[in-house]
Amino acid sequence: MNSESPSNLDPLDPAAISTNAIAVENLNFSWKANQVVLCDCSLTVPKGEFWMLLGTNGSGKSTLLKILAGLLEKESGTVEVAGKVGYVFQNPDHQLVMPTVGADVAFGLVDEDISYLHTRMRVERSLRDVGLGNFQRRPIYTLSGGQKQRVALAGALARNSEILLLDEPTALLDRDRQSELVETVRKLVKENHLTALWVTHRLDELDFADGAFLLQDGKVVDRGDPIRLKQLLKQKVT
Ligand SMILES: Nc1ncnc2c1ncn2[C@@H]1O[C@H](COP(=O)(O)OP(=O)(O)OP(=O)(O)O)[C@@H](O)[C@H]1O
Repeated sequence: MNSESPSNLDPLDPAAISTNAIAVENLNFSWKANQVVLCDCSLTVPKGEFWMLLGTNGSGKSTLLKILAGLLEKESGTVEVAGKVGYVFQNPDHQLVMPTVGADVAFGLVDEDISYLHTRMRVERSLRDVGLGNFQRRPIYTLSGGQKQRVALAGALARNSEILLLDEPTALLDRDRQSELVETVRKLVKENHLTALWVTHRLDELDFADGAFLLQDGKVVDRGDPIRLKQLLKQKVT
């Protein structure tokens, strides 16, 4: 990232809010008294970009994503999320609730005021977009982990989510399925002008990112060029 990147704008600057899908400033959160999970955490993710979030176990990555998704209340700070959020969990078995692929994706649309035909069109489109065009009638229990993650992703796309929050979506996948999923998400982000924030521990995934954040003790301690961060973190573990 160069110094003129939109991500380097002050997140409280109105210009930043219009160019960023996510703008977080001085966010604080703790689960219990005398514990700090997120501490003056600040970050911005530009619209239309695919950013990754790295950090050691317990550094606050999942907590941050849950606050961005509105699943948790922040304690203090500013959180701006400019668009509809879709969330993909690490374990798709915690997310998929219906017996078949098509029914599961359609289930996410029950709150939307759209016709049966429109629902079917959205389900078909989103399954096609994740490479599962022929899977509508397949029982969920017959799917691989990678296919289940794609169904979860299709659910987010069917709801016309503009911002995808993905919490270690490849943690349970083998290397081939991992590459397929990260490539699919990058393609979807770029083709549909979505924004994604992807939590990972796998450094090779940084090759697909537009930028990355490093979270440490609940604070963003480094951000920017994903390849620079990849080299930096590789040196730390070797
Ligand atoms: N539901 C919860 N109740 C109480 N404490 C929690 C809860 N969820 C997380 N924590 C604590 O908050 C801290 C941050 O957890 P979080 O899951 O956000 O970290 P993380 O960076 O996503 O870790 P990992 O890489 O292991 O998934 C940890 O100390 C964790 O034990």
